Amino acid sequence: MKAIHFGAGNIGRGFIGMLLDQSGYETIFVDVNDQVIEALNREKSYDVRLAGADQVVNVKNVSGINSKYDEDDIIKLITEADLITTAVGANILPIVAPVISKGLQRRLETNKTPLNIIACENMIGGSSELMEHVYKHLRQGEQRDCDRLYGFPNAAVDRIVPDQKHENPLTVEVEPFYEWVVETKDIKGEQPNVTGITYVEDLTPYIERKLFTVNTGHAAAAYLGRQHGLETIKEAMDDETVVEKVRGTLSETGAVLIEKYQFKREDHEAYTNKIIERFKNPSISDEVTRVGRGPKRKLGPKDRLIRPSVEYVDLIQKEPVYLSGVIAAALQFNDPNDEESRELQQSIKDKGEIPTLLQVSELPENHPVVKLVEQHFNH
Ligand SMILES: NC(=O)c1ccc[n+]([C@@H]2O[C@H](COP(=O)([O-])OP(=O)(O)OC[C@H]3O[C@@H](n4cnc5c(N)ncnc54)[C@H](O)[C@@H]3O)[C@@H](O)[C@H]2O)c1
Ligand SMILES: O=P(O)(O)OC[C@@H](O)[C@@H](O)[C@H](O)[C@H](O)CO
Repeated sequence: MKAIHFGAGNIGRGFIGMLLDQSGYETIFVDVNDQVIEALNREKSYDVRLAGADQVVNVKNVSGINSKYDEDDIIKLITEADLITTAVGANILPIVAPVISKGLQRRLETNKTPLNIIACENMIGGSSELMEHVYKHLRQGEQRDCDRLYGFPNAAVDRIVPDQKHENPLTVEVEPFYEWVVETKDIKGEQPNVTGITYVEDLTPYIERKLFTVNTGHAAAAYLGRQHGLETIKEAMDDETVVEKVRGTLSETGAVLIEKYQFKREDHEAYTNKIIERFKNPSISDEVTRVGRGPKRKLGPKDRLIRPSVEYVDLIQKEPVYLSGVIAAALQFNDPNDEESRELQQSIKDKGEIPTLLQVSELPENHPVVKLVEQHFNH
């Protein structure tokens, strides 16, 4: 069985690639990183270290294609693949879409076997969004044929993999915990037989619970940590003021999730506590700049800060005091190495915090969340 995985980065190698190998797939990584692709083709294997568990998993049956130079090879591979996955980042999905559409066009002519394409990104509806980008490059008749044969099931993936450097550029250290949940309704043909995937009929509660607990909590630790001059998530979680605010933030998202999905309060509290312990893992050093990366995306209307804040106002009918504090801190996130952070800071310089917030969050000017964020700045 052949799997093509777009994005041989932290989660690609440290999570998806590892499970694909354990499930018997030969994995061909597609990336734009010359060093990683050359190393994959030279070594044909790499190590995944489980942080704090003194365990190393050797991942075999891997190779790489550089999408900067070898588009034809990717198109040909798509005609033969049994599964396609991505972990490139939400903003890169429109960039990988054209080659996927060319591959599917070619496959329609030669191979009538169904195929599933799973985007493993931190976003709601990642695979559906990838499908929209892919379909923009297809004619109507081709789209109908693709509808019959190719599925874009949505997914939620959870495993903390920090940025890191090792002597071997392929080695990756990951936390031992992982969760990969895939929605069944859009699968075409047989369910991909991947060890570690949990299949569910409705992904919504799973992706929202993950994004609005793990990622909201992570973003809170990163932005508030940065505000306090701290460099890692561990340092932020050692600071009692930050932890109190992270917990407060998760009590607000938790209230929304419990209200929407009728999770048992004790179960959700246990889930939240486990996540806070994961953030405190002393074997992992995760920089606030990685976790806070892409602040414009993270301040987007469907993402981890704005969506639960708006729902807190609508469903709980109280003020999301903690979430709005994190939104204010996100607006202050200044990392000169992060393109979105530079754009955000430039916009704030040009027109101010609140007009910038209105633009990225798509909130109306008179929304209670905007008023609360404004109060943080006034104080
Ligand atoms: N790291 C984590 O803890 C984690 C956990 C769960 C989900 N995720 C999600 O997984 C995705 C990837 O995150 P990551 O941490 O692995 O990032 P990363 O930067 O380590 O990996 C992304 C990879 O995509 C590659 N890439 C960029 N443009 C490309 C293109 N046009 N074609 C092919 N490859 C391209 C990059 O070179 C890089 O190797 C993101 O959506 C992230 O939110 C990350
Ligand atoms: O990848 P992002 O930028 O959406 O979010 C940063 C981190 O919160 C994220 O990568 C987590 O480590 C991951 O989602 C844990 O499962």
